[in-house]
Amino acid sequence: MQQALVIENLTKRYKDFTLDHISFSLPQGTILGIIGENGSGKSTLINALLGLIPADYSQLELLGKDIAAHPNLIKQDLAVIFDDAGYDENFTPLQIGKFLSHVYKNWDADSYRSYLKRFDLPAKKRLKTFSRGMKTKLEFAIAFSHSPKFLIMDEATNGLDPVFRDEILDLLREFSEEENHTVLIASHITSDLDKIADYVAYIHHGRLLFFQSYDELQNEYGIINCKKSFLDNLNPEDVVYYRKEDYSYRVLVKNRYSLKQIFQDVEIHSADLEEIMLFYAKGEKLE
Ligand SMILES: Nc1ncnc2c1ncn2[C@@H]1O[C@H](COP(=O)(O)OP(=O)(O)OP(=O)(O)O)[C@@H](O)[C@H]1O
Repeated sequence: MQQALVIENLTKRYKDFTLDHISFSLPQGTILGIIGENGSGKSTLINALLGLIPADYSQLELLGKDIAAHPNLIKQDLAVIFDDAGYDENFTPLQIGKFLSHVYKNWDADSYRSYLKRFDLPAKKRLKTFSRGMKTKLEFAIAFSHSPKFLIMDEATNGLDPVFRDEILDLLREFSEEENHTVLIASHITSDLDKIADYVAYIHHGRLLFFQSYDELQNEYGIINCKKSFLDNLNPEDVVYYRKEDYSYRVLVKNRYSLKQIFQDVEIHSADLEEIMLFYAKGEKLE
């Protein structure tokens, strides 16, 4: 399978923070969700891989090309949606479309017009009259109108209402299924990623805690609610983290299906991304 993104030993040092030797490869045609607490290094990773900030690495390839050597070639095939697009507030979507038709060789004016309509965006009003969510919608209209092969989003869906977010998730799913398009989304809305991510990268204090396929995560991890005596009898190798609750213990276990064979009467729930994050961030290890 061809890789859309190859990152090896990506390191960025700030005075009080280090993004520390991040390595992973993302296959083409998949959706990657990047999760992590505030300040964990998600935006730093995205900015570094886009070449927006200098960083050290042993390999960095986007769509099979060395990013530093082909910045302009890659830009044509790339759509990036940040929290704030930074377009001039005095422009209208129509004017922005005209400008972008000169920037992107694959610009599709009809498709842009139809996305503006579909997303309920007035083509002739200045951006300064738009709400934050409307500006984000405009960015999606732009992204889907120049046929990118790789879409990168950093906290892009945070200001969107649940109905439009759901529409965007459908569009992203369609986009990734078509012609091997790849999507990378850094988001705090883990429930969205539960719905669409094929892979998950968890960044914690600048380090990559795991990069795994969503199916593997679901098959591997499980949650057991139990008493202390049950927790004490578990093999520490099967216990990832545990959390003490008011009257019981909540345990994130590995090897969910083998444990189920041993403890047939015990319910082992599947774990969603929010629960996995909370265990990693706040859970305790068995000694
Ligand atoms: N220009 C900079 N100079 C110094 N430190 C920086 C700079 N940019 C980011 N940092 C630090 O790098 C760390 C990671 O920040 P980053 O924005 O990558 O986190 P994040 O995971 O995207 O956070 P959030 O979820 O809050 O958006 C933070 O401690 C931040 O203070």
